[in-house]
Formats: sequence, structure tokens, C-alpha cells
Amino acid sequence: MDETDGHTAPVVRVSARAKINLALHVTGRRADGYHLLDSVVAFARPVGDGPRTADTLEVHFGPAETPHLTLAGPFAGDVPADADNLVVRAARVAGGIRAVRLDKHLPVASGIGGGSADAAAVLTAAAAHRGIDRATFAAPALALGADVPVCLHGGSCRMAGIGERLTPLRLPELPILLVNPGVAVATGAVFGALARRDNPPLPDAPPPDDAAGLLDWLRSTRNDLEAAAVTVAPTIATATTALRETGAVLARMSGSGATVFGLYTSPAARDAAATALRRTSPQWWVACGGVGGD
Ligand SMILES: C[C@](O)(CO)[C@H](O)COP(=O)(O)OP(=O)(O)OC[C@H]1O[C@@H](n2ccc(N)nc2=O)[C@H](O)[C@@H]1O
Ligand SMILES: Nc1ncnc2c1ncn2[C@@H]1O[C@H](COP(=O)(O)OP(=O)(O)OP(=O)(O)O)[C@@H](O)[C@H]1O
Repeated sequence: MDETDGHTAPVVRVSARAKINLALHVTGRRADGYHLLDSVVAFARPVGDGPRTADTLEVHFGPAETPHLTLAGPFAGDVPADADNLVVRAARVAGGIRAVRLDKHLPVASGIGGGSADAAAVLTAAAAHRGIDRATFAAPALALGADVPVCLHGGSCRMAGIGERLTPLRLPELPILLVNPGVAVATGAVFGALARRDNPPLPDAPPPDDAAGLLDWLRSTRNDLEAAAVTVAPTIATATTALRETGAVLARMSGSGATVFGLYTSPAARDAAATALRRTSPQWWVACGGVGGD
């Protein structure tokens, strides 16, 4: 429901959760160069009081030629402060937005779709404000970026096409640790470094809805961008190895990197891993969360 901003303009507060590609197969390429994907996507839920796994936005409605952007948060300095920001681009698409405040908590160009989630959050706020279904914005979302439709959907799903074909999934809840070794990776550069673009799709059988079954299923899958991303940023392999050494049942890169994630069988195992990694690699971004259960 809308609040007001102390004057008269309505305000909607939304969060933009980190997107995690639990599995990501690259199965082909379209004539326009975009790649065909087969991916299981989930969104991080917040846990504890460490680094946050979501950006937060305040969307102020009212007439304006160009929506005004205010930036705050630990990664505010890493995003464009002008009309290039995906928040401003999404606000122009939605229309009727006077200003947006973005609290940037997610590392930028890091494979967890922060910019896409921010854009989707603006569209979600606009839909809520107007009382319309956010799916109304599905086509403009795709024009903003391949990951924006899945972020607009906002729940666990299987994603195909270049990112526009979405099938909701029920995934069990799993503790997750997100680790970013502090290097920005450009998505286009990683796709460009792929050795193969015609890999097999995900298994026919859908992911099971129990935790042990899902972990087994995921172990039979891949992130086909991982090897290419490691050639662009070798430190990704260091972070994945470090996660494995903490006892993660599965350690893998998300999206085009450089963020890697570890899945654990208990919140205590995840929290112990976070403590260990923060001690050995204090310069890394290490964030606890949960996925699935939605
Ligand atoms: C790798 C993923 O994170 C997986 O969820 C996404 O597909 C990336 O989505 P995104 O960052 O929103 O990507 P966009 O901003 O649309 O595209 C950035 C660049 O990545 C490449 N790209 C992206 C998505 C896709 N399905 N095929 C591609 O080849 C293109 O070179 C494009 O120029
Ligand atoms: N609000 C925003 N947040 C983050 N990046 C933004 C934003 N607006 C524009 N950008 C630009 O978009 C680019 C991609 O940033 P983003 O953090 O979305 O990448 P990503 O996490 O790799 O996304 P994906 O997983 O969808 O590939 C960066 O180069 C950044 O400068």
C-alpha cells in the first residue's frame, strides 16, 4: 500500500533481492547473438544482520520529466548516478515516477542481477501503485535486460529462452552463502569467451522438492559460464575452492560471476562457513541467506 513522503506524493518501498542461478546451461545462440539458456533461478531471503542480500528502493510517484535518483549504501559508488542507471531507465518505462532512492547493498556486475532486480523493483512498485498486475511489464522488462523478467517474477523458477520463458518452481528451503571476491565482471565478455554454445539442457526430470534430492539434482547440473568467467577473472576459482573447503555441499558461480555461492545442509554450517571466510578473506563480500521455500 502507498504511503506519502511527508508532503503529498505517494511512496512505495520495495526490495530487490539477489538472483541466484542455481544451475545455468547455455544451449544455443540466436541469430542476434543472444544466448539460449536453461536455468534454475532462486532469490535470496535475508538472514541475520551481516551484509544484506537485497537492495532497497523508495519509489516516489508524481510528474517529472526525468526521474531523480538518490544513491546510498555500501555499493552506491559503483553504479551510474545518471540516466544510465537501470532504475532511471525502468522509471521512464513505467512513467509517473518523480524520484527513486536506491540503497545499493549488492555488489555490482557480479552475476546476482543487482541492476536487473533494481529495475524490476521499480516496475513492481509502479504496478502496485496503479493496482495492476506486474506481469503487464513483462515485455518492457525484457527490453531492459535478459534478467529483468525473472526478477519481475520474483520467485523460484526455471528460466529459458534468453530469459523470457519462466516456469514457476517449488524449491525446498536451503541455507546459502554468497561470496564476491571483489572483481566486477562484464556479462557480455563472459558470453564472448565461451568455448561451446551448444551444451545439453537441464535434466528432463524437474528438481525434487526435498533438500537432499535438490542437492543431488543440482550436482548433476552445471554453470556453463563458469569456465569462461574464470578465464576473465581467475579469482572466481579461488573463491569457489575456498567455499568448498568450508564444507559447502555445492559450490558454484551464479550468472556470469564473479559471485559464487555455497549451499549447506544447515544454517549453522552456513554461518560457520561465513565466519571462517570473513577471517581468511576479510576483503571479500560474504553474505548469508536462504533460497527456495517459496
Ligand atoms: C547470465 C545471466 O545473468 C543469467 O541469469 C543473464 O542472462 C544476464 O542477463 P543481463 O545481465 O540482464 O543481460 P543483458 O544486460 O540483457 O545483456 C548483456 C550482454 O550479455 C549477453 N547475453 C545476455 C543474456 C543472454 N541470454 N545472452 C547473451 O548473450 C549479450 O552479449 C548482452 O549484450
Ligand atoms: N542500479 C544498478 N545496479 C547495478 N548495476 C547497474 C545499475 N544500473 C546500471 N548498472 C550497470 O549495469 C551493469 C551490470 O550490473 P549488475 O550488477 O546488474 O550485473 P550482474 O550482477 O552481472 O547482473 P546479471 O547477473 O543480470 O548479469 C554494471 O556495469 C552497472 O554499471
